[in-house]
Amino acid sequence: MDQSGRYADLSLKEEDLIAGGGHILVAYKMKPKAGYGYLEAAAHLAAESSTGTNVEVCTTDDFTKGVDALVYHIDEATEDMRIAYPIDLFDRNITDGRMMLVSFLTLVIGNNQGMGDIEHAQMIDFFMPPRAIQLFDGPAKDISDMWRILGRDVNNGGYIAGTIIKPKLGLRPEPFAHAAYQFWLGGDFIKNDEPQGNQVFCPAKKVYPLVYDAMKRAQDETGQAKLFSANITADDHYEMCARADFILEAFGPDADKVAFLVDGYVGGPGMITTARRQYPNQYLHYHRAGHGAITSPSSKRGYTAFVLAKMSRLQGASGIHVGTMGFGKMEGGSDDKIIAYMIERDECQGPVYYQKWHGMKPTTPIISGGMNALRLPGFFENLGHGNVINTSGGGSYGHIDSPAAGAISLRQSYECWKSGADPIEFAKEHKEFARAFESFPGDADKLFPGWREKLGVHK
Ligand SMILES: O=C(COP(=O)(O)O)[C@H](O)[C@H](O)COP(=O)(O)O
Ligand SMILES: [Mg+2]
Repeated sequence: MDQSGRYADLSLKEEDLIAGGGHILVAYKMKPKAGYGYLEAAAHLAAESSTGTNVEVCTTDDFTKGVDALVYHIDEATEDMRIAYPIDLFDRNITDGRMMLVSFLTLVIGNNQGMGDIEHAQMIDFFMPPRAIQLFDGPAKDISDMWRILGRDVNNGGYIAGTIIKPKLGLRPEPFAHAAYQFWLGGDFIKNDEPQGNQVFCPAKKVYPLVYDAMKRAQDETGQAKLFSANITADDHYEMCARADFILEAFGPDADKVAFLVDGYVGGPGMITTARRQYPNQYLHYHRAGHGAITSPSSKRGYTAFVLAKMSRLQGASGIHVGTMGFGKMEGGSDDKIIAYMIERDECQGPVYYQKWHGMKPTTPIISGGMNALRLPGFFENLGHGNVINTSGGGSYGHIDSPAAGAISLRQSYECWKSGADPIEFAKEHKEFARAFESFPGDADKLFPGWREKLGVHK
């Protein structure tokens, strides 16, 4: 059945839809299965994603038609399809009238992912009108809270040098806390690796008091504040809260230095929102492990890493991993800087839509995955700034001198880039940075050919 008479209106203008403020707009790359007309398939997708199904139903009335999603733009050659969803289609909380991300996902990227007449449909951007920005939680805490704790300028506090406890799993409580202590002697921020939580060989109730003890000793020794991002991910929200409450109690007067890490892609929006609402005083760290199943550049379905990050700001993530933009070990390219800009700025041009955030707090880009002091200068140059949290696991614990030296090498790398210095010249004056060349010789050969002669290393 061709539903384009009802679920498509190609005369609608995007600027009018944006000015009207009554619609959420979603841009997809869509291809129908062979034998289906483009507009017909697009209209069916809009029907399935809003009020309709594959046939007319006798229960539809005139009101229903007012909340139909409408295809307003198609370009078969580029596979571009854009749909306007009336804001009233989306579910609101009964407790406080707010919008919820689950409802957004269920409609705009729900059933339409398995339709028989659609070859693929991938969400590449979306636009939220001001009313929707008002109705989503947004972050409670942001990077300025971290900078304040670290005693830095709260508007431009710079690079936060972080790590991930490595090995990923397999440390018992004492060596775990020792690994944390060693890094904190040089760095600012430590996160649990995403699967670390409450393994039988490293129970939460045993390890967190030891980690806090390590934090206190590192703070005493360095005279600086230290930050820890603790993984509270759990299937059951009560379990998640039990972990969070225990951790806050364990860190006592330093609980403000604790962030909560939630595996938000595998755990889902409910887990993020529970953390956001139950613990608005803690920085909420969104780890996105698993997202590659749908956001990989090789995928033609689901949504992109850009869309994931943009949604995380609506939900209230204080920070989210955004990859390394081609400079680390995970998939990604230099163009991914648009992901960082969209989540940290108050307005920004995305791949399709210009989004204004109307003062919603920013979400920090968290840079992670195969990074080290040698790869960072190129990364900062591409991004254009260093106001990020970076967690380098291998880059710290893989430094040949010590995790503290690894941490210092990261900070020196930022200072090198910020001052515009030549990395080789800078290395001559900065020992930990210089030793990063010897620690990661494969990267050094690739990024700084001739470094051995210039730094006088003959191994
Ligand atoms: O443990 C790490 C990185 O460890 P290392 O620094 O040792 O590589 C992170 O979980 C992933 O890289 C996340 O990836 P992303 O940030 O792309 O989501
Ligand atoms: Mg990890």
